[in-house]
Amino acid sequence: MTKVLVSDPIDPIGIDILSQVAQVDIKIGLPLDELIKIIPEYNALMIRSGTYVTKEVITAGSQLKIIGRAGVGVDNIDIPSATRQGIVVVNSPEGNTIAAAEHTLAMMLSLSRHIPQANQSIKEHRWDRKSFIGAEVYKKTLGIIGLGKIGSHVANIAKSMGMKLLAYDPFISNERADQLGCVLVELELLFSESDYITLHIPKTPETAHIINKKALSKMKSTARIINCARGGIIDEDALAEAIINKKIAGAALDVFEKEPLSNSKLKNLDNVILTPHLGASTTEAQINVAVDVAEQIRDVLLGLSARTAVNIPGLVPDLVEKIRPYLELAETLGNLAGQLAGGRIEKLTVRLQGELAAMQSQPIVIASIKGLLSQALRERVNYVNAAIEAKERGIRIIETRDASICDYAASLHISVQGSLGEHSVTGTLLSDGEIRITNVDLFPINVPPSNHMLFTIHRDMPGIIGKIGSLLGSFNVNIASMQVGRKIVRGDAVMAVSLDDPLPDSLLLEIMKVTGIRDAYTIKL
Ligand SMILES: NC(=O)c1ccc[n+]([C@@H]2O[C@H](COP(=O)([O-])OP(=O)(O)OC[C@H]3O[C@@H](n4cnc5c(N)ncnc54)[C@H](O)[C@@H]3O)[C@@H](O)[C@H]2O)c1
Ligand SMILES: O=C(O)CC[C@@H](O)C(=O)O
Repeated sequence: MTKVLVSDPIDPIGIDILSQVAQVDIKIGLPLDELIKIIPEYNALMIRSGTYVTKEVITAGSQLKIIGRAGVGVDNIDIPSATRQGIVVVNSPEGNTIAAAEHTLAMMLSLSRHIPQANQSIKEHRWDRKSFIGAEVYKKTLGIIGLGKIGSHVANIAKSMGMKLLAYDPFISNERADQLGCVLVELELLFSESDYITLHIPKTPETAHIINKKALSKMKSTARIINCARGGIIDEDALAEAIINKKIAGAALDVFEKEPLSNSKLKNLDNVILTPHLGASTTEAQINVAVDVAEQIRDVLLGLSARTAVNIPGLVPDLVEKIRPYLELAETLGNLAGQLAGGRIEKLTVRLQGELAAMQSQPIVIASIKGLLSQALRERVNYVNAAIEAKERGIRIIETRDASICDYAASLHISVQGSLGEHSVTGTLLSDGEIRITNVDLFPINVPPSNHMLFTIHRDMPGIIGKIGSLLGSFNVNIASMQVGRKIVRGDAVMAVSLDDPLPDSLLLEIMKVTGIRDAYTIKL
């Protein structure tokens, strides 16, 4: 029975989707040791930001195929460990963009109009109007750090409120910033010019404590900071000191270095607004992320691919459908070439030919590696860990393209160099999506792959095909189809035989003894 563990609160619609294919256990707030104890039973884990999926959890999760993060940030998952173990990690990159952007704007306006403090005062039976004189955001400067999905949506709304926009994001072009009405500037200038500073970046070694004592010292004394991105990108102690010493005017924080926030000076400061990581907490966003991630978990458990896997390089959602048939072609050819080469594999060369040369190559290369390693590693190799497994085995991967090769509209050529020699195969897809092997060791053929195959390299001479046919018959191995390809008459040729039954090793030895046979290979695809 396939089992999914849901360890954070997820919208029920996600649970319904998972229940279509698995037994779903919902266990919220598990201590780490308890999670480690029960995770070996599960094939999938679905979380939000409350569960820390550490290396220990992943190592214990020997049956895990997929970890789904119902949200954007995957910093609570040890991705390298998951990748190493071949576990797909998926998220919902867009499901909560609007929610997080709107929370940011709510925080900015709450800061400028003291809404939480005024609300508190009236509930404490005071009618105090003079303590809560606010500031307009109109014509003020908003500095946006990180102009990705959430930063862009914040920019759009802030612009319509009449704010001037500065942005810092080293990975965004001037054109994109222009479109959003933002002026790209260096951090120093953003710090010194902004009335409000909002952060929309992931937490990485580069962004950790990007707002620190030095950065705070450059800001206006009227500046206010909003962080609805990730804890740890602000040095919380330095921020508290800056507010206490009136170096800046205030801050609104939704995320914290350590969550839940326990003892913190920030809790005692009037001009600090704190929310408990609520950026994504809208009904709409929770439905979006639950559906997004549950559907991907369901698909992966059914053996299909994930749309937004964060640890399968290059497999972006729009590409998956278009490229899927070629992934199967690449896997088949990688597997075939690997078996022909045998021995210790040293180098894999993948050449995208004809129209395929224009496609994104990375997933095709990974599929070829997966095929290549599948005989040795079986189900332990997948799209997630194939590249690492190849690297660890010292296999050199070379990728080339040649749009001018157009025997077929699009084809893939794979050659494998191993300790026993070099072999190459080419294949294409027919209009109905069927795979055809069109070339083996540069001999032209045209055969579909099948579970059991025999390939021979032999001298093109009368009688040889008959002898192989008789030998197969004498071992009761049934031939499904047979094709011979040659470059010159009576030179060398290749024979590809599809078989209904596995070919015993003893039969292969008999085939090798036939006069004119140079090499023979049994292949399982
Ligand atoms: N509070 C919440 O509940 C909540 C909800 C959703 C997302 N988030 C967080 O918000 C953040 C932004 O999410 P997003 O969906 O916009 O992500 P995104 O990937 O679309 O955008 C991130 C942007 O940060 C930029 N960036 C990366 N490193 C940078 C650096 N060193 N300096 C400046 N810019 C840098 C990238 O170029 C990118 O444009 C993430 O940390 C995400 O986890 C929080
Ligand atoms: O799970 C949540 O509510 C937070 C999600 C948010 O931090 C994210 O990165 O998507």
